[in-house]
Amino acid sequence: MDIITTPSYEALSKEAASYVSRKVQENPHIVLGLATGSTPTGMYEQLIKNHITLGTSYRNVTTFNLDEYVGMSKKNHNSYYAFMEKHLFQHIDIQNEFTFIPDGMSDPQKECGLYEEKLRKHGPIDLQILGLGANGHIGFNEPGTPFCSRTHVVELTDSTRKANSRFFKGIEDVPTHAITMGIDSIVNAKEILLLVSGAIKKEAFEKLLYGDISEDFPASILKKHPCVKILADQSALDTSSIIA
Ligand SMILES: O=P(O)(O)OC[C@H]1O[C@](O)(CO)[C@@H](O)[C@@H]1O
Repeated sequence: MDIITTPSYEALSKEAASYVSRKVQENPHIVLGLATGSTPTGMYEQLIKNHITLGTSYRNVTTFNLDEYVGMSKKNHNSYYAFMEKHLFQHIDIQNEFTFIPDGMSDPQKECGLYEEKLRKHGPIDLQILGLGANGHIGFNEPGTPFCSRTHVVELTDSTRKANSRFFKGIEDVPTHAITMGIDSIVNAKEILLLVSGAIKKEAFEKLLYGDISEDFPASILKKHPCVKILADQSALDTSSIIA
């Protein structure tokens, strides 16, 4: 794993965006895997700036999002569909038919099968962007998820629902289930860019760097992937683990 540390979240976001923009310019037909959550929002902001100032075009780009809440309509502002529209898609020249996000309102099991078909048809993903859950989850793959999992329905842990309740009125409004790309669907990407930001991720980041590869800590699978780049900001670094 190639690890780069940045002094701040702003620097991390700029670094991530220039990396992604460069990849899009090198391969205009790139297939990107996209993440939601707080971590990548700064990167999306910068990608929009790069689209405007450098003319980075997304006309021929295909995207796959990691996950969506079960029972969440696209119109709900907490859906990941709405998140992507707000933070990226409505600001760039991407074509709607090439942006794939699981449909939270479809029959969940059928939707998982359909999503896998789409991944087979339009994939593989060239560059997968990931955030890191405080419990080591990637996508919505909670601890204990088999490494061989493909797109599936997951019951969210209380800790994840609590963490995400900051976007809702309260934890009781956070959906109990989600559709997520599985761990095997994620690591099938040719390259992975993991973004780690904030003191709340310190413990998880340390576990990723120094812990064992185990299904109890889903992100640990990344150690087996041949092409992983990690961008971490200073606040995510434990003072006891200095990385050059
Ligand atoms: O960036 P955040 O908000 O800390 O979230 C970390 C991870 O948790 C999720 O939002 C799911 O809870 C992932 O999609 C994300 O990568």
